[in-house]
Amino acid sequence: MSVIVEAGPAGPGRIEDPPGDRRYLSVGPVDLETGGHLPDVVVAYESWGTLDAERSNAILIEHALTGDTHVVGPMGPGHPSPGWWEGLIGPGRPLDTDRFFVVATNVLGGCRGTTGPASAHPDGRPWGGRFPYVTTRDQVAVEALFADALGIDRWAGVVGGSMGGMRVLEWAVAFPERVAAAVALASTAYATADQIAWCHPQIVAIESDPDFQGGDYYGTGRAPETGLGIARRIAHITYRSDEELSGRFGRDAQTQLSPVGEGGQFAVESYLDHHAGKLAGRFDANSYVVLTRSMNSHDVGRGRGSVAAALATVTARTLVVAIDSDRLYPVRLSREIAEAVPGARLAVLRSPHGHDGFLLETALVGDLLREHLLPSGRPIG
Ligand SMILES: CC(=O)SCCNC(=O)CCNC(=O)[C@H](O)C(C)(C)COP(=O)(O)OP(=O)(O)OC[C@H]1O[C@@H](n2cnc3c(N)ncnc32)[C@H](O)[C@@H]1OP(=O)(O)O
Ligand SMILES: N[C@@H](CCO)C(=O)O
Repeated sequence: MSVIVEAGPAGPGRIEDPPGDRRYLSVGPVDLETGGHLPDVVVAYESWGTLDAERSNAILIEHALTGDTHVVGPMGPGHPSPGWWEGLIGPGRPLDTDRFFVVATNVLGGCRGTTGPASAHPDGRPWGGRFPYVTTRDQVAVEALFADALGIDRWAGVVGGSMGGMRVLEWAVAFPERVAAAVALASTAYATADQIAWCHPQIVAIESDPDFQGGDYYGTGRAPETGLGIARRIAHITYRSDEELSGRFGRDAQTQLSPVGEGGQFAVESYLDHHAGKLAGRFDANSYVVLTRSMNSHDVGRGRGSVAAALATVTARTLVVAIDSDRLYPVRLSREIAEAVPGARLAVLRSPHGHDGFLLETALVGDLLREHLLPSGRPIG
């Protein structure tokens, strides 16, 4: 099995290690929205900058589906990839560590240190297929416990894209008094039927892989890498635009053989295969399923009257960022958020990269973050 899964240690950790390194904090037992119970949740995180005496300069970065705490920084032990928002954190950077304490947590259910399916169940074996259903609200509830443990009553900003943007919005709705500024990129206030539909064959691909073994594949020497790879191929198409894929690959052949000849392969097929293999080598299939289901659960309006009613309670200075070529989280979903949140602003980025534009257009994203997160930023209303 080549999947790299890091399950964090049990027990408390504190902000005492070198900046940028992953650390762990136990937030204790957590009761989940749909009735599950996790007896001891550990949150993995990285941080940059210094928390001020008032604990008022903290910015929380929320990663997307297969991201993690490594927002910036080189590859290295525990970091199979360089930072996914390289250049955005540091002195004088858009997330300016001369001013802000920037912290990124790994999401509940993930596979980079926070409690997830690969973590130990109280019986000592991995949770595996027993890992409970977690919702976006559960994930944010855990992050609120994490903030409590750090003594952060109110975030100067909560920022994230895609699945991370879901948590940003849930934070702003569930804890309006705890979020001064919010930035949700390429995201939505609720998972749409189209998004849930795209997720469905991905989950089926993983769960029908014979190596999935009901989710209890840890230690068997087999993992559902084929299913996870199929899921990534499907997902990756939705993350990029027709314009980009068609312009970049056209009808090019990958191999010497013609794409229409026997054994030939289109370049775009090879590209998807490459991304499938990369993800299968760095991500846990159980986490992929758990997190995909958590995205499907996302609906800030559930039990709160309606999506619009929930968003109307937000008091954070809110910036909503959409990518004009995003076919998975189309601009209309960001517009819905901006129209419902009091005083919110909508920025639509022009990019050929589709949904992944929030990861790739770092210069544009950085400018927006720099401007919006200044404490003197535009007040709501
Ligand atoms: C720490 C961790 O575990 S992960 C943290 C980082 N990752 C994340 O957070 C997830 C978010 N990232 C992603 O989803 C994506 O990887 C992105 C958005 C970063 C990819 O963006 P891009 O830079 O545009 O990469 P792109 O889609 O062009 O793919 C480039 C890769 O495809 C390969 N490629 C390009 N064309 C082809 C082809 N025809 N055949 C095969 N491979 C190809 C390139 O060689 C390159 O390989 P490499 O990444 O192994 O160097
Ligand atoms: N490329 C992103 C897409 C999800 O928003 C990821 O893998 O996390």
